[in-house]
Amino acid sequence: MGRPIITPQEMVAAEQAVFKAGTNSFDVMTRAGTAVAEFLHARWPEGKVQVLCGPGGNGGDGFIAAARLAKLWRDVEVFCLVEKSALTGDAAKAAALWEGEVQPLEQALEAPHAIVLDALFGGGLSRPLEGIAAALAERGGRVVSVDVPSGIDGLTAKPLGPCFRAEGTITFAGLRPAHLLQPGASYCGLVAAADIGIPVQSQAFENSPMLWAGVMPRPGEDGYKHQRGHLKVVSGPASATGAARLSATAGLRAGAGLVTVMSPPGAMTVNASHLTAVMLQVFDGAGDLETAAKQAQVMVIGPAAGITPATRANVEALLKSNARILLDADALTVFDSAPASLFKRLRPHDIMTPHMGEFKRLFGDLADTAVNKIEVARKAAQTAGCVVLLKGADTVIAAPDGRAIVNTHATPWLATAGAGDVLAGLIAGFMAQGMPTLEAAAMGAWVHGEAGRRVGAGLISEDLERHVPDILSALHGEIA
Ligand SMILES: NC(=O)C1=CN([C@@H]2O[C@H](COP(=O)(O)OP(=O)(O)OC[C@H]3O[C@@H](n4cnc5c(N)ncnc54)[C@H](OP(=O)(O)O)[C@@H]3O)[C@@H](O)[C@H]2O)[C@@H](O)CC1
Ligand SMILES: [K+]
Repeated sequence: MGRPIITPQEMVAAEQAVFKAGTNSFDVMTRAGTAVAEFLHARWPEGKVQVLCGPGGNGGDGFIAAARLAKLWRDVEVFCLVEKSALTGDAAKAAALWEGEVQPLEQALEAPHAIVLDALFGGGLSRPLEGIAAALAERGGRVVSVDVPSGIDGLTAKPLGPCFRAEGTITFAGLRPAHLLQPGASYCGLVAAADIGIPVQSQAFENSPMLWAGVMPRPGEDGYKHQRGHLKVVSGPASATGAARLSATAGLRAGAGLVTVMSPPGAMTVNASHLTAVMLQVFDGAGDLETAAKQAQVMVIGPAAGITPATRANVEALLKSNARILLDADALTVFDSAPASLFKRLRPHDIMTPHMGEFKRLFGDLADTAVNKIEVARKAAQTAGCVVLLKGADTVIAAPDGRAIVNTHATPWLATAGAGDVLAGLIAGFMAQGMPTLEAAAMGAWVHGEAGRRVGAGLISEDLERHVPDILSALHGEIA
């Protein structure tokens, strides 16, 4: 299914439910601490381990991990923020398993070590690190963190103040928002989620082919192009046609049976001179687009469409049709003074794909008031009444019904002109073949990120589509 995302508060509730049903909480902590030791030992197999334990459950995991690492013949030293005698509950039981010395945390600062196990605080932290904990966070070095890097708020994904920066983080049951959303994710390094016997339920998932492989479009053995859907992309004026062509070609690569660029009369020549498999059709005003949409499964409008009253009229006309609509860029910006008039027209199967700048123009301070980016996208999807894909290093895709998918399968090299147009085309191409909108968006984001990774440094948007056939072949289990 892909890894579920739960908040630290939902994790506590899931734990309480399991404990209430009779599971011993110390058994669960033992599984957690053992998973921590195995994670560290498998990936950082050499050198002295400095274990830093906090006063609560996170520290408890640290003591259990320390005892386990010692059994694996690792050289381990343990330091604790409080006296061992001051620990209570499961943390005290965990500390009792550690037979070696427990030194005051102050002494960790100068103690020689190769790797630090940060078991100071978990993701439910309510106030910034201070004193010796803050000094240790700022010391740097090689760190593996338990649950989240101490100092990061697991829910908001923001540092509360000084925080550890880990090479690896091991958490439990599912991921927390901080493991995927920025800036928290950049402090986590490699993230593993161990199964410790706590079942969790969530409507939010990390993007993975497992989420949508079951609904991936695939042409039938006896299929023909009209069965694979018709996608139409609205072009800008003569001086701004490239964006629509990037979307159109990506849509064709994604597998749409037919793709047409809808061109204003003045841009016909330039579009015609650049198109081969993609078809070309003229439109002169919103009425023509509304008519054209009757012969399309999906319409894309926005890439370089122009911030003009005509673009706004075109969007309104398209939203009267039965085709699903993908709105991007200028098609969103033209509604910045009257977003409600757009929202009332959108349907749950439509999608908008804003970056944060376009998002803020439509949704105002929602981006600053919601607790994290998952909630930002969810609230936007509910407000707009359509699927919202909010771009970034952490792209969040949310549906009006509350489902959300976070895509981090990408590369910073994708931050370049035209990459968003390719993304729009991929998503629309999958939608044209009948894929549900949320899943098409998730698949589009994943394939786009994978293509970006394959190109790497020097990426320009024209490079992306060439990698799509190999990626799709691999996803379909065919030799690429
Ligand atoms: N529950 C379970 O069964 C399982 C839990 N597991 C593990 O438990 C972890 C959660 O445990 P937890 O709830 O005890 O939280 P944790 O962060 O360890 O400590 C909180 C303590 O720190 C204190 N404190 C906070 N901020 C501070 C500051 N800046 N400076 C100083 N002190 C500060 C805070 O004080 P308070 O805010 O209450 O005054 C409180 O006393 C979780 O991350 C996972 O690793 C796993 O074993 C799986 C099973
Ligand atoms: K930690």
